[in-house]
Amino acid sequence: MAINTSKQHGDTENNKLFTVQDRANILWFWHGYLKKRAHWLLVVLGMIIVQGVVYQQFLSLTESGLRVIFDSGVARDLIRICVLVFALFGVRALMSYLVPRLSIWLASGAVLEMRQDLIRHLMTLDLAYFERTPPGEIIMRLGNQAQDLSAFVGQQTVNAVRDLTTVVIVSGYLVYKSPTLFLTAAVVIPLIVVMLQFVSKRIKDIQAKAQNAMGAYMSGLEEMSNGMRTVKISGQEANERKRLYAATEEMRGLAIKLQSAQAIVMPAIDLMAAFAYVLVIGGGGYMALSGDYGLDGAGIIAFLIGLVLVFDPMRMLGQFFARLQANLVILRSVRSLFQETPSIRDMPGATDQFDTSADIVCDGVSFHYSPDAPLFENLTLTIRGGRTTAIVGATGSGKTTILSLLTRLYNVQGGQIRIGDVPIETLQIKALRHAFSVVAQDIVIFNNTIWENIRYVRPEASDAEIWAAAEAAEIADLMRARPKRAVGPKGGQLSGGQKQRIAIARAILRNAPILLLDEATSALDQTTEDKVKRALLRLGAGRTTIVVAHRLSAVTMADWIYVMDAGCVVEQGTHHDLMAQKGLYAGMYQVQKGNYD
Ligand SMILES: Nc1ncnc2c1ncn2[C@@H]1O[C@H](COP(=O)(O)OP(=O)(O)OP(=O)(O)O)[C@@H](O)[C@H]1O
Repeated sequence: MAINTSKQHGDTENNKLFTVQDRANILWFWHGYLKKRAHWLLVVLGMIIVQGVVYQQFLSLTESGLRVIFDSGVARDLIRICVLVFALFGVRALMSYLVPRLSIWLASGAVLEMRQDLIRHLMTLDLAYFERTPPGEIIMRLGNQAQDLSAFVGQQTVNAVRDLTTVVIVSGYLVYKSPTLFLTAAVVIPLIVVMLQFVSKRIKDIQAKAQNAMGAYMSGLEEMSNGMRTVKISGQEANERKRLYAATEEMRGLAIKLQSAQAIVMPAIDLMAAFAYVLVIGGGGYMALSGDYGLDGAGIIAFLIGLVLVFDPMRMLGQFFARLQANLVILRSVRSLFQETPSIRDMPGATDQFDTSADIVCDGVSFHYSPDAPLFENLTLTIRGGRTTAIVGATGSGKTTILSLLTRLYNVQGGQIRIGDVPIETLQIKALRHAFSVVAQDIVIFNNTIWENIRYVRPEASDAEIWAAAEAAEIADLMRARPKRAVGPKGGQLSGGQKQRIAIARAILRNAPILLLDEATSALDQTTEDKVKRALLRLGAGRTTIVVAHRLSAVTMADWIYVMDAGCVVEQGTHHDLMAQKGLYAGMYQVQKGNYD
């Protein structure tokens, strides 16, 4: 019963032109981005009022002109009226030029600020947000939707204010001329409101679906373009084409539905306007003929022209309300990104002071990516400062996750990680991450030159430092060979080993006190690996180094080795200790050695 009541309430709420949420979103946009521009908005409003007054004056002059024609017949008066009407429309034209210029400047400024806030906010969000949100959705919010809002606020809303002002001013004049006739015409207004309410919910529903479809389409495009190698090798072009065709067809269907829902508004208002005209011609004609109402033929004609001047902007207002519904959905979607809050942030009083060469201790750490699949429960291990520690073990056993927890890409859910005596939650995130050089498994390469890709981790580095890092990582020759050529999106024009060497050069250039190497040399040939390893050894000398590797031959020199299995440390010791234990490690080592022999 309670559910029914709340559902009914939700439906009634959705049927409204503005739901509580819509009102909150509009207020948010007003307070955040428009209020500070209120003085300029007043200037625009002033100009818009001038435009409305022009129409009212035009009506008044038309009535005088008609009287001149019907009654006095003085040509000079008629010429004076014509000149005045022309001058009035000249003023309106000037306003029509200035209003959009000023309003676009204001709206684009407001949306620019909102977009920059969105970008700033996005940068604060947890890695987990990006791992669960399709990129298409993010691109859509920051790209299309922000653009749509800019156009809507800048042009359509200002036009609507102009139309509303015209309606109010001209209606006021018509009320003054004949309240009875005006009330007769006004019977259609409640009908217009009911019709707008009827289409409002439909438009909102379709716009929400259209948005989802657009997000899915963009994500699909992104996936297809990133995965083109797999698409081609597995001969899935036709399926990809079908998938994207289906998405475009869905978008087309929704666009047509949206236009159809919006298109009802104009003809409906036209019909109602016609009804009002008929009432005024009939009622007004009767009033003029009876002579008891102080209205003559010129008055009735001027009144009718006035009605046309009211109904034309009213049609536009109707259309505006239909578009407003769609834009309210867009505003809701854009604002929802601000409602995502980061869970990983600096705690009050976070410090940037800690001993980067101290031991790193995971003390009873528990962690899961999703509650139904716990990964670590009470994981305890120590990484000795200034030494090399290796973490090995089966795929999926949690090795990379440990590195993510150390750098606070994720927060532990139980237990504590300390560097020295300092829990990492009490450190400023920036300072903590600054202490790490990372060669990760998923190397991110930007579509820029190799030089810029290396420099990315330390933009202030000198040319000599970048060359030295590139030489040590064995990528300098390639850098010389293609000094100005970008490496393609996601480094698509490079081999896996070349990307890995760029990542190693970055780590060398960054020169941070703690080095994390996650399968850092797995894609290199033996000769290159030997050279790069020597460079990494030099880099790692005296620094805390954590090596994650599947190839156990890569970790035999480590000072300590942890062997992981399903989120637990199952063995630990030096290579010799572990070989002597003849356990999991020794078994894996023998198998791998056998494979190489
Ligand atoms: N971002 C994520 N969201 C949800 N689950 C994840 C995420 N990253 C990893 N996992 C899961 O957590 C577990 C541990 O993953 P992790 O990458 O730490 O393993 P690993 O030991 O480094 O594996 P590999 O040797 O294959 O690199 C795996 O079961 C994996 O599916």
